[in-house]
Order: sequence, then C-alpha cells, then structure tokens
Amino acid sequence: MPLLTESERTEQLSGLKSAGWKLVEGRDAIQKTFMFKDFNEAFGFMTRVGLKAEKMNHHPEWFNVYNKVDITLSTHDCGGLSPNDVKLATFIESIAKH
Ligand SMILES: C[C@H](O)[C@H](O)[C@H]1CNC2=NC(N)=NC(=O)C2=N1
Repeated sequence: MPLLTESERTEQLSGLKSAGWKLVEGRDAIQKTFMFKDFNEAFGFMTRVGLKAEKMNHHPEWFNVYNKVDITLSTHDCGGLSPNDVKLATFIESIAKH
C-alpha cells in the first residue's frame, strides 16, 4: 500500500479534517476521539470497526476507557498515511453517531 500523494492528501483528508480528524504531530497519522453514552455504545462501535478492520486487513491503533474511544490511523507497512487509512476513517465516520 503506497503513501498518499500530496494531491490525495489535499483532496481526501479535507473532509476528514472537517469531521474532526487531526494530523498527529511527529508522525504521518490521523487521530480522532469518539465519545459515547456509555461503555455498551462504545464497545458496539468498536465491534463494528473491528469487523471492518479484519475484512480490510487494516487495523486501528486505539485506546478505550469506558465511553471514550481514541483512534489513530496509519499504515505500518508504508510508515504513514495510505488510501486504507482514508477508507477506514470514512467507514468509521459513516457508523459513528454524531
Ligand atoms: C501482515 C498483515 O498483512 C499486516 O500486518 C497488516 C495488518 N494490519 C495493518 N494495519 C495497519 N494499520 N497497517 C498495516 O500496515 C497493517 N498491515
């Protein structure tokens, strides 16, 4: 999986940035924190993301405490952001309740 090109970054990361994803300082990755009503909601969300991640063979770095899920996306194989990160982030946005 190749790194995103400059034009792909401009085009594909802008929508995700509007949705609250931020570039991580010091590495080529994006991050967003999701808050839910309770652990049940958070874990249901994590289950849906986990099943998608397995299908894609592309996995998030994440940290959960109770109703909070902190997600970082980056592609380890190429050491930075790839189209897979955009695809997974877009899926995550489509299932997260706002
Ligand atoms: C061996 C296996 O295909 C790789 O380790 C996959 C699994 N999940 C992955 N997830 C992420 N985020 N980046 C990868 O490069 C990656 N590679």
